[in-house]
Amino acid sequence: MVRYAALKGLYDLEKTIGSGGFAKVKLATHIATGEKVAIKIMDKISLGDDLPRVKLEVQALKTLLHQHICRLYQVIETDSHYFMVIEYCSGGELFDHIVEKNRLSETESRKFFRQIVSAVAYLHSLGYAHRDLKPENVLLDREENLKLIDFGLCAKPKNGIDSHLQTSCGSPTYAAPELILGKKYLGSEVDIWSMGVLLYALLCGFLPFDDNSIENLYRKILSGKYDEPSWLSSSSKRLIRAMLQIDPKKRITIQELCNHPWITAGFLNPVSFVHKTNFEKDDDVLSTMSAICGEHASDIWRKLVKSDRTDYRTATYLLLLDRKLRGLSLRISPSAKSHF
Ligand SMILES: O=C(Nc1ccc2c(c1)CCNCC2)c1ccc(-c2cn[nH]c2)cc1OCc1ccccc1
Repeated sequence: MVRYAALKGLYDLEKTIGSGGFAKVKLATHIATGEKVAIKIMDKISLGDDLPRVKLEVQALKTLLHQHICRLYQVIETDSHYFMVIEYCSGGELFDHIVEKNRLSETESRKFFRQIVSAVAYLHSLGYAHRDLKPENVLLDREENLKLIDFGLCAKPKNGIDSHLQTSCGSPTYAAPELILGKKYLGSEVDIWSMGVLLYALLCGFLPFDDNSIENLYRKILSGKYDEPSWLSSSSKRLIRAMLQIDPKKRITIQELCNHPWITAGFLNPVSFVHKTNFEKDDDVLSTMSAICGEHASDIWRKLVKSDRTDYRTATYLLLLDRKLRGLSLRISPSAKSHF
């Protein structure tokens, strides 16, 4: 087991659960609270000119606090590595969940899709676009709640969400026509297209546009033509059609999506457009921390809010808050005292 000095006393590393291009994801235990976390480890050498993506992802995740966006607890940077301590999503990828069930029922698809719409509506309300929405970037936590991950490509155009982007990114299978044509595009509009592909995958168990040859794949995407299997209800067909519009100006907007009849069917209310980004102050958590480090709860809170929210104290606060929300006891192991 490789020992990383930077994690000593803070996290106990366990097995590797995933490895992508320039990152590997290991399970770990946050020593102070005993809570499970995932640590995304990136070595700066192999990151190369992708380094700015990490900074972009950290910047975005620090700002984004939402129940369906995977939470960043701590960032540790050494000369050679970045460690991103992230929320534990033991349900694995939504993609695997769909594959093992062949396809999801309309009710289950709606439960998941409302959570995706809620996360993306929140992103867009803060001027962000994800730009790489695909089933692999949607994880499930232990309660099968959905968590969006991988904000390495997300963009926050300087003059707001309605300004045009140009860089082509993300995977072609989920990419909107305007993106693969290299046209100027709006992040919000390409996210809607990718969510249309996601909804189709949930309801059908396969992708609307797929081909081994990239030219055929592009041709299919640009045609906007896809099969509509017999089991699709007319309401779901209408919604998918509204999202997979070739012309981005004809595509449904995120606001219309939140209120769409298919989205609200069986639910009391439309998907909410939240701006909740601030920390919730919790006195039980603060007094648990105060008992260990001897500082007053009010001082701990003041420092937390002022900090850049990616240190061990922040991780401890957020993980204790998670434990409280799950009705578990609040405890901190004394061995962590020196790391506060
Ligand atoms: O907690 C994460 N994953 C994760 C944790 C536990 C388990 C599984 C998966 C499934 C495999 N069986 C063991 C249980 C986990 C959290 C965050 C991120 C993450 C956030 N931004 N970037 C990456 C990635 C994560 O994983 C990647 C993964 C690995 C195997 C499959 C599915 C997903």
